[in-house]
Amino acid sequence: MRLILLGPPGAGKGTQAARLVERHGIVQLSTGDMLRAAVRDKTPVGLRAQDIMARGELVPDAVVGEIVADRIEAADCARGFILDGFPRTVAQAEILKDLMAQKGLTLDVVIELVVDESALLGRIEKRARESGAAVRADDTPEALKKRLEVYRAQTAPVSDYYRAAGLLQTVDGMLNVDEVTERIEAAIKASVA
Ligand SMILES: Nc1ncnc2c1ncn2[C@@H]1O[C@H](COP(=O)(O)OP(=O)(O)O)[C@@H](O)[C@H]1O
Repeated sequence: MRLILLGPPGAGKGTQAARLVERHGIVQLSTGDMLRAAVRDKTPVGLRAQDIMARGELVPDAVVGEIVADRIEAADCARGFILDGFPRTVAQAEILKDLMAQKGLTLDVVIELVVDESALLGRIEKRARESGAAVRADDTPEALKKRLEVYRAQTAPVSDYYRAAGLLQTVDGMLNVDEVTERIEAAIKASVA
């Protein structure tokens, strides 16, 4: 099974992806996590991405596209994967389409977690408080404001792209965590033959 989780920062993509990994034995591919690892390891991509990420802006499409291209070929992706944080622009969605076509893979479903923007700031502040020393460079109020702007301008159109392709399912991300999981499972059942 190959699926995409869409939704703004703080929508709960990471939490739900972890549950899908357990239930379906597929891997979670988070471009945010991959980029943070690159920053930590000071790789060329990491050095390039560090300041962009701290500002809450997007790393160039081609850079992220290459990271994903390498990753989806790995052996652990054979049973499928959840893309979390990618694609974030329509151009990335096109890159993914070409990539999957080249590898003869198909996308089963795209699930968008729909949340009230007013709840997001609180959720992210909570995450920043609870993660303590491991606080993310981009969980500051300014970077968050920027991440939400970027989401509205560049990532929201990705939902329309997949709606037009007949792949989009929306789930209410304001429900409690277990209910969101159940609805995601229902959306998967409805889409995966
Ligand atoms: N697909 C992508 N395209 C461009 N930049 C990305 C992508 N995925 C992650 N990033 C960079 O990493 C940052 C953190 O991503 P992520 O962990 O997915 O954050 P969020 O919690 O905001 O969903 C983004 O703000 C961006 O700078």
